[in-house]
Amino acid sequence: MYALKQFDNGFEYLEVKNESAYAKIALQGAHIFSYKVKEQEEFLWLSASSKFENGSAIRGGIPICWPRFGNLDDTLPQHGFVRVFLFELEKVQELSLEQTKVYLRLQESEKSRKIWDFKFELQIIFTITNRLKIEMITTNTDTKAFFLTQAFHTYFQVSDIHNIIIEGLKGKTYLDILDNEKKVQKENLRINQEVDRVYENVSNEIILHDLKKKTSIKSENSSSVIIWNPWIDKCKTMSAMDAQGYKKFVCIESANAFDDFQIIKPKETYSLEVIYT
Ligand SMILES: O=P(O)(O)OC[C@H]1O[C@@H](O)[C@H](O)[C@@H](O)[C@@H]1O
Repeated sequence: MYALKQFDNGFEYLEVKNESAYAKIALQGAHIFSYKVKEQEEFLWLSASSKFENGSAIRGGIPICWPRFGNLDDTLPQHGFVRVFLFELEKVQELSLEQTKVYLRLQESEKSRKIWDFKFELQIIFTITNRLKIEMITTNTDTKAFFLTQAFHTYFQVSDIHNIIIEGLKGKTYLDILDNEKKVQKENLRINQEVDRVYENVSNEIILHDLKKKTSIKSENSSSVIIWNPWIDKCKTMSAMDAQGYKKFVCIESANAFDDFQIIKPKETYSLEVIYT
């Protein structure tokens, strides 16, 4: 079953229910903000103070960062512009009782060309079953090549930030955004302070351990992973963020970021994919 719904202010989202899972996907930003496998807890963290309003980005869930990750390009907003653009719901396929596929699409418009002067098509495809698969498919429909960095900025809900261990990054080099230095990850990662890092050459599986729960993160066509938690002080200053929010989430972002940028030539398509189990 699925239904297009809206909040009182007209903010639209798609609700999907099947025998395996339940999900809510906002048309703004092709932003999934709830995903729950049957008999399991909510998978995504969502800030209680996040507004569902056209024009403001949702804090939590899985923001789509496109055509930029981060703020290195001062001609574009941080994490690109599509977080606040309305996607078109192309189609929904109920493939079986347990599996639903949702296709959302954004094409260039006068509004997007004022921000970023390229013609493109961006398709976000969600496969909702007892695992969550998301594809981010970029097509260059212009006559000139463009530079692309992008990410699934996933906020995983955790029991408590002190309980988690992130496995799969040991031995990897990362850029520490907090002091702009390159470092090497010596152990599996635990978080007990502000963390903002871009790990390089990661194409292996990442596992998020939270007490007895294990979440597997597998991506295709991505070799960069961002780990982010704003911790106490930054949390207080961020928009739509609960002051105590940092305790309840970690962002593990499958990306093409920093040195893992892509050049997309005219007529070329590039597909970034992630599967959470
Ligand atoms: O507040 P935003 O734009 O959603 O960004 C949140 C964070 O996103 C992370 O991906 C970045 O590495 C951080 O530097 C940034 O603070």
